[in-house]
Amino acid sequence: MADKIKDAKIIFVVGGPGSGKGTQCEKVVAKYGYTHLSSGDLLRAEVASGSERGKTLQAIMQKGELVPLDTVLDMIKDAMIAKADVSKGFLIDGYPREVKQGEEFEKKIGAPCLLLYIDAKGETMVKRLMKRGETSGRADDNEETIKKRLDLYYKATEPVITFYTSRGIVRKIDSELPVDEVFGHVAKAIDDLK
Ligand SMILES: Nc1ncnc2c1ncn2[C@H]1C[C@H](O)[C@@H](COP(=O)(O)OP(=O)(O)OP(=O)(O)O)O1
Ligand SMILES: Nc1ncnc2c1ncn2[C@H]1C[C@H](O)[C@@H](COP(=O)(O)O)O1
Ligand SMILES: [Mg+2]
Repeated sequence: MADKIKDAKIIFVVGGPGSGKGTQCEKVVAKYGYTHLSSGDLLRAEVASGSERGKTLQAIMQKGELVPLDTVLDMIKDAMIAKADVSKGFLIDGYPREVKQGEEFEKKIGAPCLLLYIDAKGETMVKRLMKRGETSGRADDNEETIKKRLDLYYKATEPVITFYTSRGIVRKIDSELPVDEVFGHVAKAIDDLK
């Protein structure tokens, strides 16, 4: 595994629910051709498959809680292996959600060269998610679950930013700006890697 992805860049994309991670990842894919792997999307695909495991996952996600580390890490690892021969970069969106996830990822897969910290105010994230919920079909885009996801983000995921800041790989991106302006800063952070 380590061998197969040795030339690929690994970028963690971390930020609160609705901060704009997925939106920015799509634009990175369009400009740089990197592989976008969203842990939430992988989990939702498992739910959509109708499997027994998917049913268990859905119950957890509907409550705004985190699914077990091994489940999500195995999914990401399998998806990375599937793309290892062709991918020049991986955007790992929505992972790590807690410091332990980052540590386990590094043990089993490799080290990130950059963490894009997509930062928006709590009230902005709630507004965006409520709006997205009008059309997304996501079971967790409702007022009650959004509050739980936000609380969990501040409690469990913000320490991830502190952890990687000490490593010097965090770029904080102001996601209060219009999408294209946010992307300008994201692109600068990626270009600075070269
Ligand atoms: N800079 C922006 N300005 C205005 N709206 C934005 C901006 N970025 C994203 N949005 C919109 C698009 C979506 O409807 C919504 C949430 O964005 P999205 O990229 O899906 O967030 P996310 O991937 O961080 O959320 P989640 O963690 O729930 O998956 O906000
Ligand atoms: N990295 C993750 N660890 C545990 N649980 C996760 C992870 N990524 C997504 N999930 C679960 C819990 C989240 O509330 C939902 C939706 O994720 P999102 O990144 O908002 O699409 O999935
Ligand atoms: Mg997303």
